[in-house]
Amino acid sequence: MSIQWYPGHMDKAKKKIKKRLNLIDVVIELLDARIPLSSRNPDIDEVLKDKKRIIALNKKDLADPQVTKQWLDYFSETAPSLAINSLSGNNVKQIFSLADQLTQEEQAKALERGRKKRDVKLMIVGVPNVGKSQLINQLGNKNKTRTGNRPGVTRGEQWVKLQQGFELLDTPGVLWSKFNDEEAGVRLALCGAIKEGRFDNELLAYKLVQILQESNPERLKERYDLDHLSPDTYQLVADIGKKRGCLQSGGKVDRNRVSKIILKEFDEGKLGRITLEQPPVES
Ligand SMILES: Nc1nc2c(ncn2[C@@H]2O[C@H](COP(=O)(O)OP(=O)(O)OP(=O)(O)O)[C@@H](O)[C@H]2O)c(=O)[nH]1
Repeated sequence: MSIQWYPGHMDKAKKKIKKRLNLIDVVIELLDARIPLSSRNPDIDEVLKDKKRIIALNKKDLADPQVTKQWLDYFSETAPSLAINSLSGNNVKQIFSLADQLTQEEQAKALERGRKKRDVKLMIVGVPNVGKSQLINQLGNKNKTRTGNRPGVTRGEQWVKLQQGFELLDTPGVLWSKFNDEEAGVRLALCGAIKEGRFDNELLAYKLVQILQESNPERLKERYDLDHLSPDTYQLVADIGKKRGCLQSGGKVDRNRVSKIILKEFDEGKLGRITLEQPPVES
């Protein structure tokens, strides 16, 4: 199934990012550690060109740590990469050291020419719900010290003064992911990057259970107290529904209710640390 959803405003958003780039020293490309590939905009290289970049895999607390390591190896060929948790702040400050390394050469040259060391300007880009606002808060220590009246490119944008000679544009660049197949769309929806309503909850929960049947069967059994996992996903969702008391009158399973429970538990990490995509295997 081919899904068309890349309307005009998404192209406008891309143009907006391009326009801001000449004010920026380092872009933080924020990806969801559970779906690093699907949460990536495929045009990102064309948008950022040779702009210095850090790739940050956010929500590392929700992703499988082993797979996250593999993804970091994979991305390190493109740019310095790290995994972070923007909710707790874990590893977030490491972004400063990476940005510092990336800009050292320019800073040294500027000093040689007798210029003062200037603040390194950062900007975050990423798909909806990946944690951009949360990261802005963490980097700014939740203390949004504005740098006075110096605007960004558009009205309402401001630079936030961060620690150690860094400034951050307080308006992140939103880049949507493009996807051509239903599976990638489902993964994005499971991770909250596509508005609710585009995919039906029952379909999403079904797909998630199908993935977990393959990858984490023991976790499913344990979480839902199941002695046996039905190989039939439709039946398995019903079994989970029964265990969770999601029954309608007449004893029929309320599929909508159980689906919502499964999706919420995934979102909160209660099903364990699950990565939905593996890095491509080099041939
Ligand atoms: N578990 C976990 N949740 C996170 C993390 N970072 C952000 N979140 C949650 O993810 C959700 C989205 O975070 P936001 O910071 O609003 O994401 P955003 O990219 O600014 O979202 P948009 O405004 O839709 O573009 C919120 O519920 C956050 O609490 C993280 O590292 N771990």
